Amino acid sequence: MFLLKRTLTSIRHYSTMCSLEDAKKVAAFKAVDEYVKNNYIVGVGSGSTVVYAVERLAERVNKEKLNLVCIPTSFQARQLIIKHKLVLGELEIHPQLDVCIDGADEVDENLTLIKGGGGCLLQEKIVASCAKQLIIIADHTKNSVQLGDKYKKGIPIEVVPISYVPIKNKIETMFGGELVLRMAVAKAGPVVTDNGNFILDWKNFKQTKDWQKINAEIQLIPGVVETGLFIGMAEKAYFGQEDGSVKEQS
Ligand SMILES: O=C(CO)[C@H](O)[C@H](O)COP(=O)(O)O
Repeated sequence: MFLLKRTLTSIRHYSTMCSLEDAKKVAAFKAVDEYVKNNYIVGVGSGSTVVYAVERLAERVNKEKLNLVCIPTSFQARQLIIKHKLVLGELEIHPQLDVCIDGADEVDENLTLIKGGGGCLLQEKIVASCAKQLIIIADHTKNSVQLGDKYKKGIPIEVVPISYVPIKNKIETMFGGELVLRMAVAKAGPVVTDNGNFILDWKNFKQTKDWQKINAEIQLIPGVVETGLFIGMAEKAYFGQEDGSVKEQS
């Protein structure tokens, strides 16, 4: 009897748990519903969570007849905008955005982010820097106290191809850890970004509260194009939870 009760409880518990995809979706939908208004210029981030945000943008444009212009942060984002028949814009015409909605690989307690798991960090940072508000959407696995607590693939750093070995050596000497050239999966050789650069993933870095200083020092190394550290940029993060609710952090 006791065993049967325990089994029933765990079945009930399981049935109320959401998949990671559901968690991404509820976060994305809530962010789009709360932050996107008529006549907005909207930055569209990259990654698997943003797919749901674009789905919701398209639903709202169709139902509410919203007039939006969408600025992509990557080739993927551009394709999503086109696929959903949203209005595609560019920074040359719309250098000021009302809001940018993007995913993240990790979000710490200060809303400092690791981004670039999908290799789109440079354009993501440019577009976010032009937006009045950067809103992050993610599942609960991205929500941590300190960077590196949860995301183990490292901090992405986009570099000019000829400089990857000197940059790797310099950062390892200056700050420790290990920088690994990101390799492509369906192509021989390294990942080449949308901007024709390489990505070094900085793994096993020391945890710190001083990301601002470290980031500034890394950005000064010749050949570094941009880092995946987004410091003081995000206004709010929405994390979809296992129970279908959404946790907000600001
Ligand atoms: O920074 C990114 C791409 O460069 C993505 O936002 C980040 O990797 C999160 O992606 P996902 O939503 O698939 O977890």
